[in-house]
Amino acid sequence: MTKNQANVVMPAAPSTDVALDIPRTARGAGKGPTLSFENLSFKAGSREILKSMSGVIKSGEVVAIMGPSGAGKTSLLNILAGRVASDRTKTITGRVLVDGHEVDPVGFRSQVAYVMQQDALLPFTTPREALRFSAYLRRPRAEPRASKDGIVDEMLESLRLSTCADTFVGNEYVKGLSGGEKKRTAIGVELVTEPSIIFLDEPTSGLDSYGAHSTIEMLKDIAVSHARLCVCTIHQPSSEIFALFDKVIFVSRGQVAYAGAASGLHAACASAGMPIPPNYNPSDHVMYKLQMEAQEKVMAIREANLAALPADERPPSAGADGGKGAAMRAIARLSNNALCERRTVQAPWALQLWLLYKRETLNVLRDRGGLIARYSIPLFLNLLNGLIFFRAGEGNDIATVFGALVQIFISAMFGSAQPMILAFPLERPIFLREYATNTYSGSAYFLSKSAVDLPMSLSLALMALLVTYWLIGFQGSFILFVLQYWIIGQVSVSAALLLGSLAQSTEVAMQVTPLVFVPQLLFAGFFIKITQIPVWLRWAQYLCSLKFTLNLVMANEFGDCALQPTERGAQCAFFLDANQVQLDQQWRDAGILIALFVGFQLLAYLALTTKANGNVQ
Ligand SMILES: Nc1ncnc2c1ncn2[C@@H]1O[C@H](COP(=O)(O)OP(=O)(O)OP(=O)(O)O)[C@@H](O)[C@H]1O
Repeated sequence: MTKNQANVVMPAAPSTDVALDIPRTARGAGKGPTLSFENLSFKAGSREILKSMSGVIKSGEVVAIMGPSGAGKTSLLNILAGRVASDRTKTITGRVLVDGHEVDPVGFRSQVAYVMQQDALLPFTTPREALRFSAYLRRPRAEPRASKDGIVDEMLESLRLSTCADTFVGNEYVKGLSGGEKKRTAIGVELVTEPSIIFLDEPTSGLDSYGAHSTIEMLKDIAVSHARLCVCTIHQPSSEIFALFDKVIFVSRGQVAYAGAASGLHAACASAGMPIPPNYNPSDHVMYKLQMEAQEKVMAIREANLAALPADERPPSAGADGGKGAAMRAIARLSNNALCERRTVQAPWALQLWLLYKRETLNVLRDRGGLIARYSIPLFLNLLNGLIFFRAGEGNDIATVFGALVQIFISAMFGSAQPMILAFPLERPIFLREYATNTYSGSAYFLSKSAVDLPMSLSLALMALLVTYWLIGFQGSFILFVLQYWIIGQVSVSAALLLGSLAQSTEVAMQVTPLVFVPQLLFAGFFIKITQIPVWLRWAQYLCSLKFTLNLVMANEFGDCALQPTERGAQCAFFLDANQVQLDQQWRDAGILIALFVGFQLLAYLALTTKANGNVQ
């Protein structure tokens, strides 16, 4: 690959400070930022993960953070990128500076680019759509759409994505982009905002040697030709990739073992008595030494390098207390700096809602397999129910009608929740990334999801009842059954959304699902009357949508029948009584269901936005 092939055409950062919102006078006209960190420490509980780290990264540089597994590379990157904040369990101290001005990384994280290790992209979106979504929502409001489209096209060209610009990203079921194309798309989504500072967590993981080399070469082009600075973590770079880095930071057991020019590593290692053998990969040699040698010996590499550092890159004097104590200040307390102002969401709320709605709709409709499963499984199950309980509603055997109703509405509850439980944990990192970068507001995101899901679940309810209502011969109102099927589906989807918001992965969400849905059967009233459940446990019934839906369903099917002076009427009255259904409490039951829907949605909103506002990892 020639240099020209990898050359990335990025428009210069506009004077309106689209990039990092730092006054041009502070930054120096035409010059990119310098990022430095001084005496940075990170404690989780009593464990010291990072110890008094210092380093300087200048614009135009591509810097690799390397070190053994567990050394603290990701922690350092995440702190610099504002993805980890101090809280009850974590303490971060030290200083992060941009052009000599102290900043709060959490405050300015919406102004820097952060490319996560896993490519958090929707499977049924294309690179062009992903970049446009980012550009429309994150570039300045006043910029015309045609200009944003132009920048996206340039970016696709530069990232060598033009040939696959309209191919789906794909997932394990649908073949889409290659690993390298996915990675370049994830990088493009961030670069389209023209950030001055770019953080990347393992940008070469999962790529072959050519893909890894061209990715780093591309970053180097961006850094050099557009005065950006790129910081990435990386595992085992080849000698060719290592040679592309301007600077390297080796981390050993939470301390900086070397921070300086990649070219200076040979001299520092030689001075420390650990020369790099000729024709040997320098990073492999240092990584080996970091793991095999005692920490004091390893730190000799750093000491050997200190004298070679330019004056403006020397770490601040640690002071008599070893750099701890008075010299350190809690970062959280430094947020009153003008440079730390969080960039607000650029696009108007209506545009956020519209673009999110459009993206969600396309992703649902394009997922043919998911869509077919979502409709065909309830269709099959309801057809089965209809055939098994065929004409049961027209006879006097009310126990069988009751059985049919319970079966249909339990299926509705589980069937509605399952797609959300499977899909949402995969979408969660995408929300966290986009919300953390102020791409849109949480309210627009939640409303757009509901706007897509509500009509879909209504059509599912209609389909299910069209099949079962006449096959079974129910006597209650068809419309009310459809609405009841719809509302239990919606409450279940909201509960699943909450589970998906809290769970880190689909597996965890699946494992805790029975904990949320199985107790619903116990509180529904047909295994045991609520009045027979211990008093101190009865409150839990108010979290169970199945119970209140069945109250409404039974009132609909048996309410009129119970008034008739016939054997059928007596049976209807018996079932209403046995399940403690009060016909005059239907508005209360409906109100509880609506409250559950709203409550679960709000909790999911809070869980996600709290996570996004705090630590985004
Ligand atoms: N929030 C946290 N709470 C507790 N321990 C943490 C936390 N964050 C990181 N650690 C611990 O700090 C150490 C360094 O973690 P980090 O992820 O930074 O390592 P790393 O060098 O990136 O490793 P790897 O290459 O394996 O990803 C690990 O032992 C990790 O378990």
